[in-house]
Amino acid sequence: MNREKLKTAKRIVVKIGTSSLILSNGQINLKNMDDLAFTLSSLRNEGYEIILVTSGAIGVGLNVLGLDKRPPEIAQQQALASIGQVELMSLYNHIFARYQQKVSQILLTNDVIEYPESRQNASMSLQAILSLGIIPIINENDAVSVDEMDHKTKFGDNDRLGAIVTNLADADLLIMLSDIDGLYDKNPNIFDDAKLIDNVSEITDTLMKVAGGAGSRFGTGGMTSKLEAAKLIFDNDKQMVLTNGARICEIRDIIAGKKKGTYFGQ
Ligand SMILES: Nc1ncnc2c1ncn2[C@@H]1O[C@H](COP(=O)(O)OP(=O)(O)O)[C@@H](O)[C@H]1O
Ligand SMILES: N[C@@H](CCC(=O)OP(=O)(O)O)C(=O)O
Repeated sequence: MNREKLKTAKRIVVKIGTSSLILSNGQINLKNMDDLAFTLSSLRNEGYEIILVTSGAIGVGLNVLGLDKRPPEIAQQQALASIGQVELMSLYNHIFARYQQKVSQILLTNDVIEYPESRQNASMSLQAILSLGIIPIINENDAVSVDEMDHKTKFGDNDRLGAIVTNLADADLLIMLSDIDGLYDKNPNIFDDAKLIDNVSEITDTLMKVAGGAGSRFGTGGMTSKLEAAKLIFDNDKQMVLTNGARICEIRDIIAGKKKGTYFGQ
């Protein structure tokens, strides 16, 4: 278990959660989006291959329509995601353009990943986009994905999607940006004396018990879904760092092997 392997990462997936994209007042977190575009574009210029997995379609949809909470009906949530995804990509397109970085969009559903032919096709498409020097921006196709018994096309959450994309792209590292500095030994929302965990080499049942739900009203999975994603990372011999989306420039320290956030690796 050491961070030395981080220094060799060349293909990097960065996952950003809704809590880092939407402020608590429902407005867009332009600072984080701009820091993200600057950091990822400059890394791209230096020769890293970067893939961005973004949440925020529903959060931005709420912002566009001036609503303050998710509607309970699935069709309404899907409509919001459909509206928000366009605005989210428009924002990314403009902000990345400031740094002369071109972006593309991929919207995935779980069935694409499960069927070998469509999985292979998605992987080749991703490879072609990367070889053009473009940063692909990936989200779930929320407007159409469903969670039916015999037709499960939802991923569940974007933490899982981040891990799936890391494997699909055979990337060297997943950097997960949230609204917290990393994994704590207790839910920091409840315990003031919670301590940041530096390294995790295995996802044990004891560890799963320290993970609680989402901290913001816009986030979905909370820490539990991040640890589930970490399991997928370990199953495929990949590595992951969970860190704070409010300090995106620290991505540079992370790939230099410095002690930032929580490292999941062996
Ligand atoms: N053990 C823990 N360590 C860190 N955060 C935790 C823990 N248990 C619960 N959380 C909560 O998980 C939140 C991050 O998940 P979430 O709100 O879904 O963010 P995102 O939108 O980035 O996916 C944190 O803000 C924190 O409140
Ligand atoms: N695909 C959804 C995000 C789902 C999700 O997992 O959100 P988050 O917990 O903020 O990463 C959206 O774009 O709104």
